[in-house]
Amino acid sequence: MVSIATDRLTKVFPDGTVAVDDVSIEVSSGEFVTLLGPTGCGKSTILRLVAGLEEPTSGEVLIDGEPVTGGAGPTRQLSMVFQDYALYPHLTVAENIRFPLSLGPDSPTEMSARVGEIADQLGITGLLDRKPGQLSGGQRQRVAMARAMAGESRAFLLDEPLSNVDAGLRAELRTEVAALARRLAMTTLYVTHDQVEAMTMADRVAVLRRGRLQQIGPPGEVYRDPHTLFVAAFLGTPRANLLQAAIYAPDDRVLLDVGSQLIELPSDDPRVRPLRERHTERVTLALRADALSPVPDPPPGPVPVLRGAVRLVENLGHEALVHVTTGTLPTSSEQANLEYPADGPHLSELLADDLPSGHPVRDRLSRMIPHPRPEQPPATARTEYGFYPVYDPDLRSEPPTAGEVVVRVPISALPRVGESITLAVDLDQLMLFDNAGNRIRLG
Ligand SMILES: Nc1ncnc2c1ncn2[C@@H]1O[C@H](COP(=O)(O)OP(=O)(O)OP(=O)(O)O)[C@@H](O)[C@H]1O
Repeated sequence: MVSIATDRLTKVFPDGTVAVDDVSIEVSSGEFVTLLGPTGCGKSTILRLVAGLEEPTSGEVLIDGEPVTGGAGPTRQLSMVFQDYALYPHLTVAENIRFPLSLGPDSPTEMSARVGEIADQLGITGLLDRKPGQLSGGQRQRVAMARAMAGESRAFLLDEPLSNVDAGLRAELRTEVAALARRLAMTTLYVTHDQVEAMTMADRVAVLRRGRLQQIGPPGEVYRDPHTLFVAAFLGTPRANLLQAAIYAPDDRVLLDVGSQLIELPSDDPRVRPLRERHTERVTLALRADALSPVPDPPPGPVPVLRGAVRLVENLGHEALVHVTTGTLPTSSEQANLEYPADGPHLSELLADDLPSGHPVRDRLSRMIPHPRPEQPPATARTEYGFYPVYDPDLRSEPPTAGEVVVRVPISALPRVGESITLAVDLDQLMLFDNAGNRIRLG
C-alpha cells in the first residue's frame, strides 16, 4: 500500500466556489484517515482531487511522496467506493467483483480464485450468483467494497460508503470495514459527515469547515483537545455547552463572568494563572456534559461551581442528561461557526449597548433583552465585572433556550425537576476560546 498526501491543495470551481482551501493532509501507508465535516465543507472534493477526477486549482496530490497532479486518474491505482455503490445491475456479484480484474493480465482461473478469496474475506461467498437487485443495502455495500479490493489498488478512497445503509447495519458494517482495513493494512481516506463513524473507524480524523482543515489527529485527541470552537462544538453528543463569558481578574482572584453568575477559579492553580493576563476579555466557555457534576452546596473545598435549577431530566437508562437553567447565555451556533463563518468581533462586543444607568432592573434586563447594534463598540469593562452577555437580534427572533447547560449524571444520583443544583466545573475539561474561535490554553 502507498502513502497519500495533499500539499496546500486548493480547488476553486468556475462559479467561484472555494470548495477546498489550502488543505495539507498526509495519510501514511496502511493508515485509516477520515475526513469529517458538515455538508458542503469540501470532503468529497478532496477525495475527487486525490482520485484525479478533478484538477486542483493549486497545490498537489502526492502518492508515495511523488506528485501525481496532472496525471490521469487510473494511473494512480486508487479504488473509490461511493455511497450509491455503483454496481452493474445486469452482472452477477461475481462478475461485478471480477470486473476490475478483467482489465489486468490475470487468466480466468486466476481471476476466479481472486474473486473467491475476496468474497470469503467479506463474507459474501453465498451471494456470488445473485444480481445486485437481489441484495440488501448492506450486502450491496460489501460487494462494492469487494470490487474495490479486487483490482491492483494501492489505496482506498471511500465516499460516505455507509450512508445508504440503515442504522443497525451501519454500526455492524462500520466495525467490519474498519477491521478489514486494519487486517489488510489498507491505506484509506474515508469521507463521512457522521461523527460516530469518523471517530470509531479512524486512526486519525481530519475535521474540515468551509474547505479548510481545522484540525487533524487521533479521534480521542481531537475530541479532548479541540484547537477551535468549531471543533469543540462539532464533535460530541450532546453538544458541548457553549457559554458567553468574560474573564475577570480583580486583585488576586480569577473569575469567569457568565452574566448571571461568577465562576471563581482557583487563582493559585498554575492552569489558571495565565488567565490573569486576559482580564476583561470576552470569551466562549465550552463545557461538555461530563465537565460538570453535581456537588453538595456549599461544595467540599474550593472547587469552581455553576449554580442553577433542574428543568428537565432525560433518563437514558444507563445515565441521564440533566438540563439545568443557569441564566447564562449560550454562544450562538453562528458564533461557534457551525453555520456561518464569523471572523469579526465577538457578537457581545458588537451588540452590547448602554442601558439607562441607575435603572433598578438594569442588570437583569441587560442579560435578557436583545440590544440594538451600537454606533461605537462599547468599552470592555461596563459593570463591576465588565460583562453583558447578549444575543444578536438579526440572527434570532428570540433568545435561545435561555441559559441552560446539559449535564451527564449517573442514574444513581438523579436530581428532581425544580431542585436547585450546584455543579462542580472540572478544570481539566474547562475550555476557553477567544473571539476568533481559537483555543485559549490554560497553563
Ligand atoms: N462542480 C461543482 N461546481 C461548483 N461548486 C461545486 C461543485 N462541486 C461541489 N461544489 C461545491 O463545493 C463545496 C464542497 O462540496 P463537496 O461536495 O466537496 O462537499 P462535502 O463536504 O462532500 O458535502 P456533502 O457532505 O454534502 O457531500 C460545496 O459548496 C459544493 O456546493
